[in-house]
Amino acid sequence: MDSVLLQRVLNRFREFGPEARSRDLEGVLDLFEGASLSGSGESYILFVGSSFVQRMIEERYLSEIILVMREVLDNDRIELTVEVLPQAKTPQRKKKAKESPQQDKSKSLSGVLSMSPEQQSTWETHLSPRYTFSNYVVGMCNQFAHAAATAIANNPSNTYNPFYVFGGVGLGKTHLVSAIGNQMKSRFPSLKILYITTESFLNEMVTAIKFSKMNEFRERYRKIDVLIVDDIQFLSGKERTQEEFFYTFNALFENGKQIILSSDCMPSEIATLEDRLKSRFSWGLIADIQIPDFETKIAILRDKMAQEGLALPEEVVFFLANTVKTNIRELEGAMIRLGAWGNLMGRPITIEVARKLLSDILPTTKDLADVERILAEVAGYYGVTSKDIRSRKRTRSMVVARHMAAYLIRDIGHKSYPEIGRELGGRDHSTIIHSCKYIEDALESDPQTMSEIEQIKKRLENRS
Ligand SMILES: Nc1ncnc2c1ncn2[C@@H]1O[C@H](COP(=O)(O)OP(=O)(O)OP(=O)(O)O)[C@@H](O)[C@H]1O
Repeated sequence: MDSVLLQRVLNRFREFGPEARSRDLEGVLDLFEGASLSGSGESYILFVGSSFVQRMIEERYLSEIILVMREVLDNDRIELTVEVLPQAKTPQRKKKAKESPQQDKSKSLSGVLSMSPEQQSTWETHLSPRYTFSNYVVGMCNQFAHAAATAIANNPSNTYNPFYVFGGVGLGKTHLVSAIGNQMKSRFPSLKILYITTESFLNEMVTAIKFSKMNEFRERYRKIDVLIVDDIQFLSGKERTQEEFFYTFNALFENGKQIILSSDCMPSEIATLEDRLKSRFSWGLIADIQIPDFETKIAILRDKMAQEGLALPEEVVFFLANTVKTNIRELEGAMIRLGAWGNLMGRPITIEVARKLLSDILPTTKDLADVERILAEVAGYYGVTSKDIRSRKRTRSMVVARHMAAYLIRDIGHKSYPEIGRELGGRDHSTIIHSCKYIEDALESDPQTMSEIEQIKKRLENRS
């Protein structure tokens, strides 16, 4: 067993993995307690303590751990599987036959590039089959995006091209764009559809450069009929990848191929994205996904419980929908955690039990008060409302108030970037970093900003 390697991987994962995906770091690292790593060369096995932990890691973190291991070992071919330690195996849950979204996200073209021609003859979409329109719950928050998505799925490249869908963390962007791909795949089986995350696109490109396979890389992308790129905001600051993506985009667009992009913000809000890409991303249709309302969250929970074969009492379902404010992935994670506890302990799940088990994600009253107070004060100062700050609206006063709220929640509330992102309507941590930087820059160049901060802080002090 290689405990030194596991420690190195976890240390790197600590810096790179969950923070980058805006997840609760300590909760994630707990999963690896007692884990051990075995293997050599390019093939490793991570042994964990239970099938529940195995499934959580497989579904949520495997792709990131593989990326970290590849980086730590400087080998792009490293493969990792997760298994339950033989003595810890329990018959609680069968391993899912389907692939998880995270596994799909990790699939890489470098693997494809290195395949033999016979292996390449079957087109790999890298789509997760579990994301379909049939299990996508539609509410006010995503009605428009869903309608556009189904129109595109039924009539690719003739409807809206590119299709750009954006929304906060964990609000269903991957699900929706994958559902388009899956529907196209079943309606038009001959289409060459490719789903890829921006991170994977970057990794493929780096691998292709490293092994002098850029021609194959380009050739492969030019053959695609439908290109789905997830998390396109990660192009931010990656000049070489932006350039390559620009040529790919143009080649496909000019040949009438469908391009579908997802992001956590509008094209114009992606920091350091070249203008020519910003404008291209805005050529077709842009649709946003908003935070789900209470009823939509209930409907999603009921749907997921049916899929997972879980039964939670109605009041616990309501409690979950009330407690988890924005992120649907978190909502789902909380539901699975409660369901697993019920299965393992064979005891009923009450609200009290739920409160205890989910204490790490429940906001304390003090937290809420602090953030709400800061938001209310900032909103009042700039003549907008807290709701405006959390919304996607972009009038000048709302944008300034949003930047200032992010800065002060960090400065006074000592929250992390991902936490602030969650508080401010489910925004990605990179957007919050950008907001804080905006105020920090203004502090250096404009004395007015300092005076505004002082006035808002004074008002806060006066009220407490
Ligand atoms: N409307 C919905 N109906 C059913 N499930 C949903 C819906 N929206 C989100 N989900 C579920 O929530 C989870 C997170 O969704 P997804 O990964 O698509 O979010 P995302 O917006 O792409 O997240 P990220 O910002 O981290 O990339 C998935 O399991 C997905 O199935």
